[in-house]
Amino acid sequence: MSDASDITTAPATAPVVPDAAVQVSGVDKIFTGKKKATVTALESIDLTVAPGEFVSLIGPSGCGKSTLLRLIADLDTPSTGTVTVFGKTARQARIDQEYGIAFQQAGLLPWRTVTGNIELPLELHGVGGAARKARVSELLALVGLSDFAESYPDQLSGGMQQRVAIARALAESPRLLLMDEPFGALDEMTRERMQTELVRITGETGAAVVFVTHSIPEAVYLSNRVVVMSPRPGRIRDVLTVSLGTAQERTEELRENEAFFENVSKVRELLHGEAPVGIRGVETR
Ligand SMILES: Nc1ncnc2c1ncn2[C@@H]1O[C@H](COP(=O)(O)OP(=O)(O)OP(=O)(O)O)[C@@H](O)[C@H]1O
Repeated sequence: MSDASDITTAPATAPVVPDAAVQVSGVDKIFTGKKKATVTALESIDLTVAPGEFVSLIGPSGCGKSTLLRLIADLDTPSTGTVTVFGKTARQARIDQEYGIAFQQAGLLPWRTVTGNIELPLELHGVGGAARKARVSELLALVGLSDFAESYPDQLSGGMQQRVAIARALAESPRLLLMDEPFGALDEMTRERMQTELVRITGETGAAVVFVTHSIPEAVYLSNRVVVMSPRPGRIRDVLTVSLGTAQERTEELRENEAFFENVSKVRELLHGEAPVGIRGVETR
């Protein structure tokens, strides 16, 4: 376990890793709205995520967190610059299913059972029945839902639905997970449980994660690095390396640990850089 002296800030661009999970280089994103008015959502974004690394994006509402995640997922394209995922263009990585996605709404199909939802990506990619059954059974165990295989989404709590969504995102054993506030709609206790589960799951699978959140403690608890963004135009203000140990060491007790609080304070200070109090859209709890 580390102490507060491990808190360091690092340049936004990590050393170039040839097999980086994500490499964002010189990216701007400009939206053109009505009457040709433009919004510079992102400016000069450089970010590298290493394989197996957990990176959170945090910043005030409108600073471009979701836009950055959408560019990585090839749900939109940069105005300038490049995005690569495991050395492939974002488009090719999407075609090759290099990542799983989970958003704030679980987005489950209500007419399919838990099993039916989790196996959907496997079905779409022609995985045979027996292999699907075996994989779903592994995933159900991983997210602690083995007893709910035949339940329907409306028979599950919000936290259980999110676990199904995470299992679905993990179905094809992606090396990368892209998550946009996946726990934002959950109550605080469930949210903390889900965070603990996500740390355990990513520790077990070795997947890299890019995770958008409004919660400073959530970002600190989960991450190897926290990327702090500033708005208008959305830029990377700073990157905090969080040295709170391996996934196995990130237990519930960590939340009461002094080093944890030190890191929370540090992120808060970085966020408040220019505005001392009350940044809209960032939770300090
Ligand atoms: N499709 C779009 N067309 C025009 N402007 C957009 C579009 N998508 C996002 N924007 C603008 O880009 C900026 C960044 O939006 P984005 O949703 O990425 O921010 P965010 O940091 O994820 O916000 P929040 O924390 O509130 O979810 C905002 O000013 C937003 O209005």
